Amino acid sequence: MSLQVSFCQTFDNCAIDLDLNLANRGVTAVFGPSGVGKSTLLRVIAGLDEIDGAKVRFNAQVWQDKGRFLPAHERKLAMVFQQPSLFEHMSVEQNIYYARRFSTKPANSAFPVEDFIDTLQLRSLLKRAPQTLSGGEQQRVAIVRALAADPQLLLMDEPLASLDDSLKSEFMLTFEALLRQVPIPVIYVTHSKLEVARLCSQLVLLDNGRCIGQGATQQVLTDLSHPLALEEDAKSALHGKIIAHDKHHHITQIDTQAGIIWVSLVPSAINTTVNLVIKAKDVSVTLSKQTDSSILNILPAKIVDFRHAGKGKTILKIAVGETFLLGQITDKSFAHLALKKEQEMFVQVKSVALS
Ligand SMILES: Nc1ncnc2c1ncn2[C@@H]1O[C@H](COP(=O)(O)OP(=O)(O)OP(=O)(O)O)[C@@H](O)[C@H]1O
Repeated sequence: MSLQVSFCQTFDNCAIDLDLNLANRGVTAVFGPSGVGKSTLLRVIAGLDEIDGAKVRFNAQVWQDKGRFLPAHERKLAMVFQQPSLFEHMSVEQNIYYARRFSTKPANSAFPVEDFIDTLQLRSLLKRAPQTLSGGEQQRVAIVRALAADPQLLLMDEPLASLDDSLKSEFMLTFEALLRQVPIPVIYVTHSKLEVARLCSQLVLLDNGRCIGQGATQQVLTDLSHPLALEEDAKSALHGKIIAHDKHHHITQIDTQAGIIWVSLVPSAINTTVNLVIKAKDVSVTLSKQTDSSILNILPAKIVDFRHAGKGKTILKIAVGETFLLGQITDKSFAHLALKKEQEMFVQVKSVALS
């Protein structure tokens, strides 16, 4: 049971040739540079583009194949775009419940729209007109409105792209909580590695109209055969649970697959699950465990693989606990420490982002 999509489309300036089998649960990122075919893929899935020969199947339903083409409104999916485009003549509440009228499920169905309203902190805004809301608030309404129609599949095309960076980081924790609540698969198009690492459990990498990598996010992000891992802003992701707050020192302790990690104070309760993002350039290595370092996160580890990425930089794939992290060090340090595959050492994680 999954979402299967295959199509070939040639435009003047590019050819897109995709054959994908996407997970039918969790959030799947579709990531790649501009013009690789991400939005075209969403449009084919949504039934907004009818491309000859395309095949789209969602679980047992055939949405497009051999002369059959189910129009968009019969596909039981919802889309969230970069721009919220709410109905201006309706209140926030009317916008949300307008979509609910098209739902085939009863008002008290398992799809928890009222919970989504609370999670995205919209309750106090329900009577407001959309044009009186900030961009971030409008986008939160657009997301709940999409979910209120009880879709079986949610497509999101760069939903955070129109928000400025401070709004985005403020929104990320609540958005992450919402995506955990959503009981349907989400396909999430983005240019942002941070959003991929924070929000998405699966990752499809597109380049030049083709799929060049697919799998669990952390596995793809730390695969040194993909260009992503060798880029200047390479990142890895860690899943964890908050186990303690040290409010005096303004830090939070998180139990992750890599071990216990300290991060700046997170405004969430103990036992909340969170995704951490670790930049490769914030991860360094040391052959012996430092006891006089200012770095709080020092964990036993082993080098699994490495690549010289150019400009004097080496990227290390490092096994830590039950997972992998990327580390970026200079070629000079790599030679000086005589690092090699299978070498046991310690990773030092200087800083961890939650947003
Ligand atoms: N209707 C069309 N006519 C001609 N070319 C098109 C059409 N639709 C898409 N393209 C081309 O197909 C390619 C893929 O477009 P698409 O919008 O899917 O890319 P994208 O990965 O979503 O890009 P971005 O991240 O910039 O939104 C682009 O080169 C685009 O110019």
